[in-house]
Amino acid sequence: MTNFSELNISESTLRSVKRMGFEEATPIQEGTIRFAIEGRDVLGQAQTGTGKTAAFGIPLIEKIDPKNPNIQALVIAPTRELAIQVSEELYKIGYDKRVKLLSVYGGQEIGRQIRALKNKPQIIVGTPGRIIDHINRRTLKLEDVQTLVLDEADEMLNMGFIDDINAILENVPSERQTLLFSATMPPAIRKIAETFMRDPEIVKIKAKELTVDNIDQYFVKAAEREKFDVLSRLINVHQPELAIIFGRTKRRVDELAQALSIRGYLAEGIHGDLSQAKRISVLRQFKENKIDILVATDVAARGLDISGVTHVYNFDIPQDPESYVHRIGRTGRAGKSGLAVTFVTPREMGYLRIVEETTKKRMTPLRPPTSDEALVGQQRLAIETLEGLIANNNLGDYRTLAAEVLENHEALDVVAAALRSLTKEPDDTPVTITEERPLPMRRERSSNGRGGDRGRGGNRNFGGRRDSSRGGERRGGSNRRDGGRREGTRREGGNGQGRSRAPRRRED
Ligand SMILES: Nc1ncnc2c1ncn2[C@@H]1O[C@H](COP(=O)(O)OP(=O)(O)OP(=O)(O)O)[C@@H](O)[C@H]1O
Ligand SMILES: [Mg+2]
Repeated sequence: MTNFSELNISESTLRSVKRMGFEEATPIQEGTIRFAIEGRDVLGQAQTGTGKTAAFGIPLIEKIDPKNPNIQALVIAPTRELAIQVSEELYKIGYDKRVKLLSVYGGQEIGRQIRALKNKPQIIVGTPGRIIDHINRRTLKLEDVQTLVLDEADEMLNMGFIDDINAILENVPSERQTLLFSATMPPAIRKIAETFMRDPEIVKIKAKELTVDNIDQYFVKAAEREKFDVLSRLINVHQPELAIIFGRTKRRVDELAQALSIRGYLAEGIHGDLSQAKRISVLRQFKENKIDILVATDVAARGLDISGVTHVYNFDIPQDPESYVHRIGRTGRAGKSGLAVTFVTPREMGYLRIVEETTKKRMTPLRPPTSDEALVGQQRLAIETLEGLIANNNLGDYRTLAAEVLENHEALDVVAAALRSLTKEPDDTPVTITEERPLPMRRERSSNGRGGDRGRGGNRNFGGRRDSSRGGERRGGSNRRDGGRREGTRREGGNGQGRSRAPRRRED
């Protein structure tokens, strides 16, 4: 471990980093900050939750000239929430240097952004669509940009975003430093990435697996119609502090969030069809623990850093292995542990194997809990609640009331009744979860079962589905380049009706 003071960082940034509670640099920070401070282009790859934001954020802030009022750095992120989060982290890193920054993203009133741009921010963090919108309106001048960052670089350079990135680059000087970061970098995308950079330093933090070690990874084989009951039982057994449940389509997310609420869980959904105000408020409630379960499309898969997420459930197996890596990476961050469960229908087992091949990590099969086991989980929770109250030693008048009750009843009965009233018993209220068609049948590639061919080869993107679905998405997006109206869409399925290949679109 390296101390930040050994990395040639200015006093003001060192103070900020200290205030953020960072004591030592993480491996990706140690591996990239030096090169980036020297002005080199860097392609950084390291597991989820290992501090890539500060790995590009620190050198980026270091390079800003406080006396230059122009935009000197541009950071592009694939989703609005991530753009907001990255700008918050950069704000903290640049706090002592008084760096001015602004985030621009779709769904926020453009007039407000235009006014804010007049205040001369030195760093812009944004989503591609809205950045292009401002370029077209001539409200964003990028000719002084010296550093360009693509966070989630592989996502930004895939079929769904590459035209947007090219359009932005036409407005950024070619004499610039380029920093690209992600936890995943499929070979085809890496080739594209290298064309964006000059003599890049490629820093890949070696790890046996693509996923983080401290996330326990399980899968549950279940028929489509059984999945919801299995999910609720698992939640009862696991009792997650904060959980994210990923669904394949927006309809799926809406139905799951509603079904969970009906069954008494504090759950809300987030996806690209919601207003930006709603998206932000749902995320805030989740961060403040006002809701326990966030149900999401892949809009929440990349980059979001929410502390305390203990469990991730893939209610639908993701469409590509990279998505799996990022989804489960919402837990097990910054050295914490986490647990991930992926639901897979019998027909989708081939997909599971491809995920395992890519991550180089096997998932452990999990038997669906019985309803009795789920009940036991809830009863244990009731005991914990009771014991927590006793430990708090703040029972006041309740002790007098207890003495009254105990005059007429056995202590054992009283405690049993208290536990029963605290236990959330299995709830069978009917809910509607529309069945999704499984992903197209995919044969497992290994001939000798699970232990077989774990090597490379084959089409990692599931027979080109990613490309074909992105093709459709590009046609939809590029025609509207100048309108800035690509509101609320991301590469996520629509309502999913009767489709297994939901088109995936990205948002601005
Ligand atoms: N040197 C450090 N010491 C302690 N905590 C750190 C350090 N660097 C970053 N962190 C914290 O670790 C968490 C994860 O960081 P970050 O979001 O940058 O991860 P990431 O690598 O970008 O993950 P992802 O691939 O999911 O985007 C954040 O809460 C961040 O504040
Ligand atoms: Mg990140």
